[in-house]
Amino acid sequence: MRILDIDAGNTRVKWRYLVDGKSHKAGAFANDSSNALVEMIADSVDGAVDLCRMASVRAPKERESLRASLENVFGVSPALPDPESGIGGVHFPDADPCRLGDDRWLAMLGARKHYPDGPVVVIDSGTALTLDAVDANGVFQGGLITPGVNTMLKSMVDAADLLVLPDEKEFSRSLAKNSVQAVLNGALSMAASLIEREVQRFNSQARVVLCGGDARMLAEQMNIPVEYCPELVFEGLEVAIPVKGMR
Ligand SMILES: Nc1ncnc2c1ncn2[C@@H]1O[C@H](COP(=O)(O)OP(=O)(O)O)[C@@H](O)[C@H]1O
Ligand SMILES: CC(C)(COP(=O)(O)O)[C@@H](O)C(=O)NCCC(=O)O
Ligand SMILES: [K+]
Repeated sequence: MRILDIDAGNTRVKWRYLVDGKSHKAGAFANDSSNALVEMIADSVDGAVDLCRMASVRAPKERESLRASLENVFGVSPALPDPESGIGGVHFPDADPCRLGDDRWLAMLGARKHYPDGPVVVIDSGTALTLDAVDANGVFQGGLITPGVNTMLKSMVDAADLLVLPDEKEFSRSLAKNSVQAVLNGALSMAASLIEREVQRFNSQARVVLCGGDARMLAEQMNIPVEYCPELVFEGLEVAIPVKGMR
């Protein structure tokens, strides 16, 4: 069975292609037209698709356009995860998962697969940085949304007359002696310190799992134990839209 999984965020569309349950190819494309994106995926995949699963936090119009392009190019309509039918080991007693964003509730499902018995704090560090807590019983405790590291940088570049060149993007948590480095380090420190602070709510007992485009960089800079799990949203899709005989 050949499966194409899609995770459409605000900055990038991430995808992976599984053949008989094993990851065959994967990639990410930054914003482009839906057709162009799907053509690029088709070129990379170079094979047929029996099942497509799609998570999206794009506006409904863009989601629909991506859905239509996938159907045109691969001949299959993507299955959309529905928290009503597949919620795995996470419970949302006072929250409507439909209103959290697919990437958030799916990442929690994925994280719960890694840690089914303890509290877990799930960080998705992309356009936004989302922090969501699930207790040891799998009950969603709530979350926070802040600008992601790059969104913080962009807002500083827009608001002040600062130029941050792509090859200057070396982040660290030390105090900086020039403005550009201070902005970079400030954004990183905001994100990292927030996570360290919020984990204290669980007496530092919770596992902390990180996904999203900035997760690897962020994980390297944390002063608490964290785990880099880049595929959390895809792992959530596996729970929400299971395939018989597979993981
Ligand atoms: N090749 C890349 N293109 C764009 N952003 C990248 C790339 N590599 C890392 N990033 C970082 O990843 C972030 C986007 O992460 P991602 O999880 O894809 O976001 P979203 O889910 O919001 O689309 C960017 O803001 C940037 O800081
Ligand atoms: C918080 C988010 C913007 C994060 O998006 P991302 O950084 O992954 O692009 C997204 O999960 C979202 O739009 N959530 C809210 C969904 C809603 O209000 O229905
Ligand atoms: K995010």
